[in-house]
Amino acid sequence: MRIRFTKMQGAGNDFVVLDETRGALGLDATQYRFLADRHFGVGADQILSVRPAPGEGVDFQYVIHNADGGEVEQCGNGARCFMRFVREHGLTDKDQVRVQTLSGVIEPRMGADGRVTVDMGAPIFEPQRVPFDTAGLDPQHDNGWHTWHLTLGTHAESAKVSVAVLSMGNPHAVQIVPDVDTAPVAKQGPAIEHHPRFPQRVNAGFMQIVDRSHVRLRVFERGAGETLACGTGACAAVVAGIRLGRLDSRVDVQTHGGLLTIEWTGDGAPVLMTGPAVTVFEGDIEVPDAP
Ligand SMILES: N[C@@H](CCC[C@H](N)C(=O)O)C(=O)O
Repeated sequence: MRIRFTKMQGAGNDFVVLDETRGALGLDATQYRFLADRHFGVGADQILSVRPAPGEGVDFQYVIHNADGGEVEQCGNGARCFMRFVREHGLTDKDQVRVQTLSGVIEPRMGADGRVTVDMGAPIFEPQRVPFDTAGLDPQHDNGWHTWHLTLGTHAESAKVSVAVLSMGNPHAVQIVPDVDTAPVAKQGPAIEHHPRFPQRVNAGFMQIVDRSHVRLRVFERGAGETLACGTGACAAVVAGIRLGRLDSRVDVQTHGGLLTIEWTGDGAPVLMTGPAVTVFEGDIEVPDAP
């Protein structure tokens, strides 16, 4: 099957975007993996499918697959690219749309400066809704909130990390590190992603606090490995930092791929994420038939 695609990036987190508004392409996990493959396919951290509204009150549906082929609930950098895509392809002339995702409705809005702001909804803190299994674990109380000690690996090789756990529609475990450049992302990332306390796996964030309104962040993403930026990871890290009393309500997040601005005024309020969304190129590709 030959399909048309658009390659996009948001702060270096890159996507293959598919227009499925006139009918679903019916791709399976092996075909999503093929599109994401940087040697044999197009190359991307996630595949984003733009689909028609599933019902009243929303403009579109947004379906996200990680590079490993698994469907996921949310993708922040992708949401900004989604907005630019529907505008550039004439699928809407609105400046702001309501989009149904697997984890709820988000609202991206085009800014006059070309950046996109997304209302990502309110963060979720209840461990069972992350999901995060806390059986037999004691929270480490810290400034009115808490973190959790996780043991990674076994025996002599084991390490203990302290993580804040929350969901932005998708699961995140965030640790505060002294320096992101030396943080053990490649070693600890996979161990945190697959830690048995996260039954649906987890995105692992490493945040360096520069001052109350600036952080540096690296994220080892579930199903994609370390990416140049993770939008929901930036939201989760800033929310964790605010709840732990270390950050103000508006924070610039420097990632390896670009700058994101995150705003959150506290419990129950939605998280606002602002950043770039760029079209890289468009093309056609022959996708091998599903086995
Ligand atoms: N890159 C994304 C997050 C994509 C999904 C994530 N890997 C997961 O499995 O939850 C972002 O910008 O938020």
